[in-house]
Amino acid sequence: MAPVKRRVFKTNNEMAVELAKYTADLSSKFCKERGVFTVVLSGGDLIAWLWKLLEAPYIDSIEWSKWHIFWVDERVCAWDHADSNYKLAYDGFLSKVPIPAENIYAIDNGLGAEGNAELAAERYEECLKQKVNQNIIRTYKSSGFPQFNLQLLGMGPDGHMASLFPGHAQINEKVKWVTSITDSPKPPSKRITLTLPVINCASYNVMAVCDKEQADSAAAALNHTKDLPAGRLTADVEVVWFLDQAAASKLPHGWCSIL
Ligand SMILES: O=C1O[C@H](COP(=O)(O)O)[C@@H](O)[C@H](O)[C@H]1O
Repeated sequence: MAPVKRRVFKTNNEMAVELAKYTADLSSKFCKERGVFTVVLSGGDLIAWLWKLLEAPYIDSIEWSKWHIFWVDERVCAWDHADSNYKLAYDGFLSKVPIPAENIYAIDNGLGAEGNAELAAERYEECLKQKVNQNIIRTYKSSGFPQFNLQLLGMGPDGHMASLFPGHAQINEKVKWVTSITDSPKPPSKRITLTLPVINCASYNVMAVCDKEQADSAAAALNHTKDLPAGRLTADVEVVWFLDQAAASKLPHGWCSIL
């Protein structure tokens, strides 16, 4: 299990600059080693913090054609609905970078399945299996779980990550790659999410948190004083929390030296 690292920045803009550098460095490493870079996006504020990747030097130097984009979670709604994590990522990031359309694997939002979140989760698991067979996604050691190169994650004020919520059974799923929830405490209630074993198999996991609303849960998750989904985040190689000063404000003294 990779040790959990923390990087604290004065502002979310400073955080975004370092997040872009971190992502670009991993992109060159994986594009060189594997010829592809598999990236998992979340919804929420994270997408807005990818702005620096849309600017020089990254917009022209990243090998975008080698990127393959997946989602950690999605809400059951139309892809053009304001709740859709696909729409959020498309409008704020994907429409501005030259990633080939065929390398973008949106989660079936369940509408085609008449709003059936469970069926949509099964379909996404099938999609991931296909990408494993095509050698786009690697599998993790002997477990057979898919191993993404980099996941860019966020945490809600209640400590949820992806659509894994505190006290809900989905957090304990051990077999499925993708699961669903129909009573999410945060609307919309029907959602599809990668499971914890899959999330934790990623080579690199970034948890980006920038708001004072998240400060209590960030401290509880990092200090393990509460069993929060975000507190269970690990990775194969490296897990790093990127926090701004506000989100880090409740961390124990000495844990939040500003970078
Ligand atoms: O509902 C969701 O919330 C989390 C956290 O979002 P944030 O806006 O508080 O950062 C997000 O990571 C997830 O993808 C989304 O579906």
